[in-house]
Amino acid sequence: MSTPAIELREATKRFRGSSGIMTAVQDLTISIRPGEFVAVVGPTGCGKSTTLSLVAGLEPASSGEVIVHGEPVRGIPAGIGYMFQQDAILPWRSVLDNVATGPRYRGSSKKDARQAAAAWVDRVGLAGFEGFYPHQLSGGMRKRVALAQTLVNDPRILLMDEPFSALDVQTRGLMQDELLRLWQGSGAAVIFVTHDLEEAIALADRVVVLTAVPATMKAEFAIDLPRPRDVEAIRLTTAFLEIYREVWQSLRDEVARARRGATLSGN
Ligand SMILES: Nc1ncnc2c1ncn2[C@@H]1O[C@H](COP(=O)(O)OP(=O)(O)OP(=O)(O)O)[C@@H](O)[C@H]1O
Repeated sequence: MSTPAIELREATKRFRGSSGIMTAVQDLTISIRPGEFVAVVGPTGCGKSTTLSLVAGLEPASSGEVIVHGEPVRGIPAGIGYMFQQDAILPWRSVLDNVATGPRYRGSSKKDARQAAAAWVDRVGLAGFEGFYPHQLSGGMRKRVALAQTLVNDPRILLMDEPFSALDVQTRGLMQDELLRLWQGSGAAVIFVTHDLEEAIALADRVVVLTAVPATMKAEFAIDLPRPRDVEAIRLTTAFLEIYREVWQSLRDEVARARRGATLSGN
């Protein structure tokens, strides 16, 4: 068996806040294979982003282990790409230069960086827009730039935190298809955090349901839908609806629990 791309072993994360210590993630154990696409769902504020921060080395675990490619995480591991809800594209740089930033930072010559960037700009469907600036782009086009910016670094692991949630439904569907097309065959392991259960099922090989805070594993579901997938079409299939019903049953209780918690704490 190959080394997992990502492993959390009873990982726990506590934060010190104004009202004492709170546990965001508790004894979370999960293992993700290279090339596997895992979607993580859970109620609002349950600790999904914190889980990504542990894997990304942005936050150290309070206890337990976080292992990436067989090595305990200390600082940001090599070969990780991120995409967040808010993209990190620089307003003063053109599309091409935004995408070339990563390779430049990693030591490529200007010429090589721009060449790699041009190939990715083309691959995400933005050929002809290389010289445009972010304010001249639509929300969907900005997401395409952010995707190119992430993928140009050839990440072995992709951490995605609600990357498409700010987009309108139609554009979101297009971006989901685009992501699958670009990820397919890349060998990258993906953790995709979302509030949208349909999105999770349409994209992933496995859906992990987290409990209300503190996040721990509630259940996991293998998504045996065929690939390549057309996310719009797959949502209408009977197999999809059956999986949806099953996963929603598990998630629903946690959403209700989180709501009760929020009401009790006055949030
Ligand atoms: N740096 C921090 N310091 C203190 N508390 C934090 C910190 N980061 C997160 N938390 C707390 O940990 C809990 C989990 O937060 P987290 O952002 O991981 O949840 P989430 O599931 O990603 O939320 P959402 O669904 O709203 O995006 C929250 O109660 C949050 O306030």
